[in-house]
Amino acid sequence: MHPLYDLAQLREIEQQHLAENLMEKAGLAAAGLASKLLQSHEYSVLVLAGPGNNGGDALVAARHLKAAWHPVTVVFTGQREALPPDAAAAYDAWLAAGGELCAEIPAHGHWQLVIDGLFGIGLSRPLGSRYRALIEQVNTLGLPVLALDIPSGLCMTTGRVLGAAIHASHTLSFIGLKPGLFTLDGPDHVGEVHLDALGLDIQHHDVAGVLIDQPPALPCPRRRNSHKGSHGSVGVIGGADYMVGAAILASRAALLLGAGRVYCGLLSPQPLALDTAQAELMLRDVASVPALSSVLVIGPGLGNSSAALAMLHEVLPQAKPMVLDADALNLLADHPELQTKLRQRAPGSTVLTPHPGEAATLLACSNAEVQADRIATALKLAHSYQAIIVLKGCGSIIALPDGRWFINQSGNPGMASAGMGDTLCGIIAALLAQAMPMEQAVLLGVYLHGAAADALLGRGIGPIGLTASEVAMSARALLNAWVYGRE
Ligand SMILES: NC(=O)C1=CN([C@@H]2O[C@H](COP(=O)(O)OP(=O)(O)OC[C@H]3O[C@@H](n4cnc5c(N)ncnc54)[C@H](OP(=O)(O)O)[C@@H]3O)[C@@H](O)[C@H]2O)[C@@H](O)CC1
Ligand SMILES: Nc1ncnc2c1ncn2[C@@H]1O[C@H](COP(=O)(O)OP(=O)(O)O)[C@@H](O)[C@H]1O
Ligand SMILES: [K+]
Repeated sequence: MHPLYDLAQLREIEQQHLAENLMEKAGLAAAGLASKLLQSHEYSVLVLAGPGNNGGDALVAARHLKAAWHPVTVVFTGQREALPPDAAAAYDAWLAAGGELCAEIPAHGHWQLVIDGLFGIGLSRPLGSRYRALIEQVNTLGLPVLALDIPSGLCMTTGRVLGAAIHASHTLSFIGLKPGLFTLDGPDHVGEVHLDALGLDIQHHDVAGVLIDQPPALPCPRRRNSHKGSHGSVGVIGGADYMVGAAILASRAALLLGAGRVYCGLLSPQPLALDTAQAELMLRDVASVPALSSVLVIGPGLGNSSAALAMLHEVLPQAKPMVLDADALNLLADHPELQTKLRQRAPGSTVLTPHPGEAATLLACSNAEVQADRIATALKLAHSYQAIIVLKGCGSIIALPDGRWFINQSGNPGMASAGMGDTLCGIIAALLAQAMPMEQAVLLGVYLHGAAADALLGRGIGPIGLTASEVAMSARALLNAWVYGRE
């Protein structure tokens, strides 16, 4: 787990350490990583230095690389007189070391690496045409790119591309990690992320959020003397006509992730009597499922019929832990009286797992508005409904009603296929049924879901054609490996 910092916090940390010449440290660290990537000192480097301190970092790195005998071309896009003091000093030191500056990328250069120091955390608005063209030009060079602090053009807060953004092969982030590296378009631009704290000890400083990049708290190993009643019972309610699979997938995932019993209540008027591929599932009359279950999932394939609405009205006042997904969220958006019932539930007893479209429906805004600031959206929903929110997608956001938030780093685009969300519900519900507290179950469930897909990728399965059923099987293997320390 790594702390994530917002802009105000990073600015405050910078202010507290103004006298420590952090730019020299940042530039030296960048040159060190660049040297490793270059291997031979004969290899040449193209350095892009922008109008602010990010450009200053780049100029310091250029000086060190030149001193190590690398041929270095520097493209500088700012103006000496407008540079902040440290960057101006770096500019002067570069010239004093015999370095030269170009206004554009030379047409016939040959480089083995690009260092991107155009913009860091100071990018404050969408890039204009000149910078967009420069960035596109770099992206088409087809060279490895080391981005300083954050790939230029990427918003450090939201992971949005502000006009155009550098596609880095490596990002060396300074002081602390930024949320924009890990959600929305961040992961497509950052490459391999490295962190250099520049020698600062900022452990005592407030953090904005947390990156989940390893398994969070795990359940305890099972007692030898346990029985199916010891591991809870998950009830899944959904599966209206033509959407039966969604509820089955959630139910199967709950079973594979260790729920003692799984009851599946299908709203379809012609419900299955048996899941032949998973005969352990107990398919029951939907009305009987809530009373049989210690944890409920409601939503996968639920539809928006009056029966679906009535079920939601019935279950929301029940005290058991609950996962609301898919159509349950759409019904919630349409029915204020359901929202009231949701808000009356005990704190920490509900998780909502919207994808961006469902979040937009809940907030009566557009998908683009949700994605423009995923963290703010998730926090808004968590506060409004007093529930844990999982805003799914690349870099899922987990937001808590008390204002804390997390970004999940696991997962891959193989998961962009129907059924994955249903599997996630089942995984979280199974962990809840096995007595994990809500917050832990959600964090572990979301990380495990993505890590299971990553493990499949590691074995050559996907991303093309990865299925939710495979992810559930893989999650079972992974959870057992983590809890029982197996390879
Ligand atoms: N300070 C420290 O202690 C340390 C800082 N460090 C490094 O500094 C970086 C932050 O530096 P920074 O604050 O100078 O911002 P930076 O990212 O270089 O950009 C600002 C410049 O860009 C401009 N600009 C913005 N948007 C634009 C646009 N769309 N289109 C065009 N121009 C635009 C903006 O101009 P203005 O908005 O004023 O017009 C200004 O000139 C940080 O990421 C890290 O790398 C490290 O050395 C560690 C210690
Ligand atoms: N590109 C991606 N990177 C990481 N995770 C992804 C990606 N695309 C989808 N996922 C994950 O897969 C799941 C998809 O859920 P959802 O959109 O509800 O699909 P459905 O319910 O149709 O299966 C979510 O957990 C989401 O975070
Ligand atoms: K940069």
